[in-house]
Amino acid sequence: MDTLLSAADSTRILKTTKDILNVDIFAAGTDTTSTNIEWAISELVKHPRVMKKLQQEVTEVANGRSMVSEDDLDKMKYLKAVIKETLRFHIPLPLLVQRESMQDVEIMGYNIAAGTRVVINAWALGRDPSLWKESEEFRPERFLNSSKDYKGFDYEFIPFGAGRRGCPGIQFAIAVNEIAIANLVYKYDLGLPQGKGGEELDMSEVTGLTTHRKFPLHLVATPRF
Ligand code: HEM
Repeated sequence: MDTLLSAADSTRILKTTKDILNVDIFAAGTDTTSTNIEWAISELVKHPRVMKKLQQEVTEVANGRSMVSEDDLDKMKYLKAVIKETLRFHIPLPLLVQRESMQDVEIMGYNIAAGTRVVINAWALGRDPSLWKESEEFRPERFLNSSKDYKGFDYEFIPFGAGRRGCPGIQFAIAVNEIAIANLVYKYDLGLPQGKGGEELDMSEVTGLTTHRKFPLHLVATPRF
């Protein structure tokens, strides 16, 4: 016999589902985004040449205004390349969400039985020297004049995953990160404390669900204007 839920139970279930969704989206959208910004700034401090080139681009586009605006971002090709290179080199979510094979398949000599859970190591794809020249170098230029994108069609570069369960927050994440990084480097010169050079910055990673810096990033921010 069908059981009808009371109005109070239905409301409670709907509220719980909404809470779970909110928590999921909050968790999926905050740690990943802040990790990407922290690694981007770390690499910029580590590579003054890249920082200088980015500051030049941002300063030129912002053209004396007090802040970089969203409308400016499309003109910042190097900024986009810096973010892509950061996502390749320091992928926030190194292992994608597990998939379950729906049927027996053979891929590149591996037999995968129906029901097997498969984990994609997107970190390894981004560092594979057979897929990327000088894969252990932070070089945003590799993404200039390249159609390679993170939207899930170039399988060597899938920081947001791919397919139906790929990240639904890509556009939001990229917009937030572009505006945050552009404004940080536009408004401040960033350097290590006690006048240390960027080459001294320890770039060790801690493995986990998201790939964080092993040591917190402590910087001195000097206003540029
Ligand atoms: C730099 C920032 C971000 C990165 C690198 C990232 C990366 C990812 C990855 C790798 C997945 C798993 C995709 C797969 O297995 O194919 C994922 C899933 C997801 N992401 Fe993001 N994400 C970011 C930001 C965001 C933001 C800002 C939101 C929401 C506002 C968000 C919401 C989600 C949700 C809800 C899922 C689960 C999708 C599903 O299971 O169908 N993410 N993300």
